Amino acid sequence: MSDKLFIFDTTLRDGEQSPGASMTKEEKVRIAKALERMRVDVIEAGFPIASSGDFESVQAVAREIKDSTVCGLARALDPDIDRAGEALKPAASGRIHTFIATSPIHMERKLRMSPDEVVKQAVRAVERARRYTDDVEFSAEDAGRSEIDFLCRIFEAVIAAGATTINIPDTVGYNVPEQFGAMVGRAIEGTPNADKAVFSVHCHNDLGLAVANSLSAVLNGARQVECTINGLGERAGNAALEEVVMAVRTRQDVFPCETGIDATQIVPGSRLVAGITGFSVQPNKAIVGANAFAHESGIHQDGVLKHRETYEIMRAEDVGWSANRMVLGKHSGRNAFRSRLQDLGVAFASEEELNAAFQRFKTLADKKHEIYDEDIQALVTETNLEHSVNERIKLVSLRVCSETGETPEANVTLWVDGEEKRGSAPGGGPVDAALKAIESIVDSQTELLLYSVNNITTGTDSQGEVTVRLERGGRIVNGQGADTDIVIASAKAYINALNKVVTAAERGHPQGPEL
Ligand SMILES: CC(=O)SCCNC(=O)CCNC(=O)[C@H](O)C(C)(C)COP(=O)(O)OP(=O)(O)OC[C@H]1O[C@@H](n2cnc3c(N)ncnc32)[C@H](O)[C@@H]1OP(=O)(O)O
Ligand SMILES: CC(C)C(=O)C(=O)O
Repeated sequence: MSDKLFIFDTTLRDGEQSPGASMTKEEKVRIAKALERMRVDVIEAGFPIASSGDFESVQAVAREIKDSTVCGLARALDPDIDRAGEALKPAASGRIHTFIATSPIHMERKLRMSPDEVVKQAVRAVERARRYTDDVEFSAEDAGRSEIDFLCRIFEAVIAAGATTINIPDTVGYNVPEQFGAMVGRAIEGTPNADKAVFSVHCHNDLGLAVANSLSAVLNGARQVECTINGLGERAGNAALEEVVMAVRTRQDVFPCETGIDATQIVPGSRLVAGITGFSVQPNKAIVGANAFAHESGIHQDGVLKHRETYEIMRAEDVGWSANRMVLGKHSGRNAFRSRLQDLGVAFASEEELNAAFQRFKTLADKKHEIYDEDIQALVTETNLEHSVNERIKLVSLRVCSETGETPEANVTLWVDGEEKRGSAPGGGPVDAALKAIESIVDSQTELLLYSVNNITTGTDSQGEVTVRLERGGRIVNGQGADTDIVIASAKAYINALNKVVTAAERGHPQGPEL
């Protein structure tokens, strides 16, 4: 049977140490509940001595959370430990996490204490914490730059004093995987009473190695990993929970342990943390980035469509995404294009028609980053209408009055099937008035899905290119129009789209407008 790997989340404590990521008590409780749903084993909710706000947050989380252990951080000082013990009183299961630095540089230059004094203070802190709870964690801060014999000495002493978890932090992100893993292995081996505690690691990401170091430690006997959602944390952050959990789960052939995490809660949790902290997730971030399960390249799309595992080592749904995403863009191929058309219920009479639509799609993709379903639907209609749009409606003239404080009014003259027709309408703005004036003549019963304007050139005399997207009876068309006068460009685009709707109707689409 595989060992349990405990997941200790410190988003609310170390994560909050990211400059700019402070959270309110209510926000911390919301995140803690998300972590509980994820079935995180330990939630480090804060550092109670740091402020009354932090104390109250730890207390509130302790009150609300029932299924995960709630932890509070404390220096190896009596007042810190008492404050943490007090904050954790309401917890169904509470842990005090006390720490003191063990590296020569920290002991000499920061604490100004001798190694003997550090051991004595660590033991005293653990003993005091045990007055409040049986669940006491001891961290050797800057263990990554500490001497192994000293680590073994202090670990033996604190375990004897009652520590049940021993944490080995790479506080400054200095370690590299092979060496860190070996160090953790030696620490476990060299601590005579190591079997009485769970060994843990807490890695920082200064060299981008936090997850790799944590996993290397797991391979060398660590059975708790401290991590944060989205890798939030002091400086470059901590090991990302989602990466650690999914690496262990995906590579069960490598790791001799399993977490109890409900991975489907990972993406919702990531979004919640990003939303609350304002630290957005980069699109190419593993597991939780928007592109983590997106495929745009034709060769990859083709492979995934034929057999998902050709290019996916995890299932998007397993970490809380709705499904993998085929992004249609300029790198996509015919197979992905055909598959999307099938999803949209579009069938082509011949391979030639499909090829023509695909060529149009590639031309569009050169101009646009991502192609949406509506773009494809419009493109398909246009492929069917190629070279044959019947210009039954033509713009003869357009006049729009627009004045400060007055409602704009448009007067339009159109040729409709060779007959001159006039219309007028007020509108919310000059473009709105112009399109309403056109509708007062044609009554197309279409729905406007999109209106967008781009400058073709720069400067106030530049041409504006307007795109109008209309829908009628399930058929979608795009109309384009260009002019230095943006209102006229809009009218041209609208009429262009209407002519496509009419032509589509003539081609046997029964709902086409009678003009
Ligand atoms: C690696 C980590 O992430 S550790 C956690 C880091 N997080 C934080 O520091 C956030 C919260 N911190 C705070 O709010 C404050 O720093 C407090 C409340 C903890 C302490 O504030 P102050 O009393 O004003 O002390 P200050 O922060 O200036 O200095 C830290 C003091 O603690 C001492 N100290 C640091 N770590 C420890 C420790 N683990 N055990 C005992 N003493 C320690 C330092 O030597 C220094 O002592 P000195 O004042 O005698 O020189
Ligand atoms: C308190 C300890 C675990 C810590 O945050 C660190 O060393 O980075």
